[in-house]
Amino acid sequence: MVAAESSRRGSHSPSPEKDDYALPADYKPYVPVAKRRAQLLTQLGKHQTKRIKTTEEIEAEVAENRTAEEEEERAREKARRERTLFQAAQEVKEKQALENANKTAADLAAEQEAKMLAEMERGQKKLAGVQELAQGTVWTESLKTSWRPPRFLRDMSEVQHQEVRDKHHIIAEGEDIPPPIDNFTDMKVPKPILDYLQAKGIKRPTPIQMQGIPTAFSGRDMIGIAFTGSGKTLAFCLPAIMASLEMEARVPFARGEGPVGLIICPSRELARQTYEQCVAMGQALKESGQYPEIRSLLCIGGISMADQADVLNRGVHVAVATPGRLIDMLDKGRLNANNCRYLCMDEADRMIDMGFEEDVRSIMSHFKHQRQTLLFSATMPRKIQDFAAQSLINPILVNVGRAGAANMDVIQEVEYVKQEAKMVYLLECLQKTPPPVIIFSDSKNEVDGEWGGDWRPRVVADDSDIQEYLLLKGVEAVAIHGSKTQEEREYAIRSFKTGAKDVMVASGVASKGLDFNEIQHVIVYSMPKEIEDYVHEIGRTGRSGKTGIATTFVNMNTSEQTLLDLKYLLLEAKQKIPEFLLSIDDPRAKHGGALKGCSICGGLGHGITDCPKLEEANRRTQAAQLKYAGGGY
Ligand SMILES: Nc1ncnc2c1ncn2[C@@H]1O[C@H](COP(=O)(O)OP(=O)(O)OP(=O)(O)O)[C@@H](O)[C@H]1O
Repeated sequence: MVAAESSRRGSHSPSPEKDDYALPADYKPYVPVAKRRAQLLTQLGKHQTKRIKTTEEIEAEVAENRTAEEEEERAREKARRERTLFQAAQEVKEKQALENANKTAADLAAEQEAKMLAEMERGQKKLAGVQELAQGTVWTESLKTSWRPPRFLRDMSEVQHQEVRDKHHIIAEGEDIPPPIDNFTDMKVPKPILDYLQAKGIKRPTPIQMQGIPTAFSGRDMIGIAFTGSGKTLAFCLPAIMASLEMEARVPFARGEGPVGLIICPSRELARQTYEQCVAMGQALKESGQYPEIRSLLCIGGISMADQADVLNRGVHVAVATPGRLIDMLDKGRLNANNCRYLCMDEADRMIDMGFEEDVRSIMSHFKHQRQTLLFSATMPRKIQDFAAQSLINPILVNVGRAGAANMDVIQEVEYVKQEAKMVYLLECLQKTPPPVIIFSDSKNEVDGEWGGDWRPRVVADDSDIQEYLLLKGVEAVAIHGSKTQEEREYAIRSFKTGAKDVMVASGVASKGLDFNEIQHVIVYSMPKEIEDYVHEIGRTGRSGKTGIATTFVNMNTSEQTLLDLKYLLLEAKQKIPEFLLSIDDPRAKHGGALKGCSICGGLGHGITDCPKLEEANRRTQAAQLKYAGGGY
């Protein structure tokens, strides 16, 4: 300390040998105390304005910075995602466009059809009684019957049964299909009925009977499809009689009991014809003296039930009915379905067709027990087949030929006849074959009111005109159409059937399923819009294996779509195609479209997107909606 003091002091003392006024290198000027204090205060003041932040403030600042960063990141992510979604949508679109470009128009149409069908099916209720639907009653087992095929048939292999089916062009689908039987004796049909059939010229079963009767006798639900005039009526009437016989043998029927079998038909005329067949078989059993009496009842509008009081009083075995009258009788308790176990619908597609399902459900609501359900028709579009199959129990589908195909025994001649020339040409046409001849005129709209039993359509000018013209020309003609009374219609059918009258003018719907003897010629005076109706109309000839002719008039009034349906039907039946039909272009054929038939109406010339039947149904629905929307003024 002393040394340092002396050296510092020494360095500040001027030296005479060196420059007395030069400052040393480490010279620091002297700052007076007051100034030093002021400087210190100034410095301290600066520190005071730059205050130290608290921990909370620092955390808040950090958090704020983080939120801002996250916000930024989120925005960046959103933009990224949006872009990806957009890109994905774009990619899907591009992929779809590429796929569509590879698809044919037919593929696209098929896709659209599938979508439309799925849409239609959504919410469609099963065919079952209201209570069954509400309670969710589901039958899983077919009805049990005592009938068995003969031992030798049971011992045969499935391959052998299939050979028989193939030989007769029978297609049977389902589980445990009973064997086809090619004679009535092996079906164990009672002798008096065999004799009755023989007397009618019915010696061997037709293909639909070979497979259909054993199926029905076994208690199985079935859908039977076979061309017009192929003997479907016997295939469902005989099982109804046999089921009744079995029940009657156990406990005889008394007043208020029955029916066992219920057959529903879409028109009064068809119901009467079917009823007559049941009565004839019941009569044959009764007359033999070996079997109990089987009583049938006809339940149609326009007839008095008092006439059948005897049957009602002694118990009914088989009731043949139109829906309207049947619902009425069931609702009023004049008939009950308590013992009913066999339900058949003839021309079933028409019954299940758009708009009529509710009537069928309403009938089914009266059943107390499980039933066996059978549906028959010559035309049964796929949509109706599928829907019906869902409602049946383990059903068997028996098909003879394509559903909706024309009877191959009918020679179809299609002629272009101008509207104004039709009447005159009709006379000429009548000369083609000897009578009886049936003439159909398209009066579809006029017979709209037919369903529901009490058929009171509006006046059909066309039919009346034709009949009047023929009468004027000396032709013995009768007519059945809506402006005629029930008696007039019955008289017309009777006199035509017995041969007292040569020509019958009819509306298409009224004549569905009617079986007239020996009709060699059907004239389709105006082509119906729906090809199914045409198939039924020309099917009044060429029945039970005989050949017949159908002449059809078409002209500018016939829609191109109908003409296309007709063209393909003729092609399928290997008929001659007139030049004007050949020249009609089929837009689908251009695109290589497969002809599988419209699912709604079975027509081969269009798909469901342009189905005339669907159009008509939609038109009706809209009209009904407008009516209700109008409110009851
Ligand atoms: N096995 C048979 N052999 C000969 N004729 C038969 C046979 N079965 C029925 N028939 C007769 O064939 C004709 C047509 O029968 P049916 O009326 O049952 O035909 P369908 O198939 O119901 O026709 P549609 O579809 O037009 O109603 C009737 O006259 C009937 O008597």
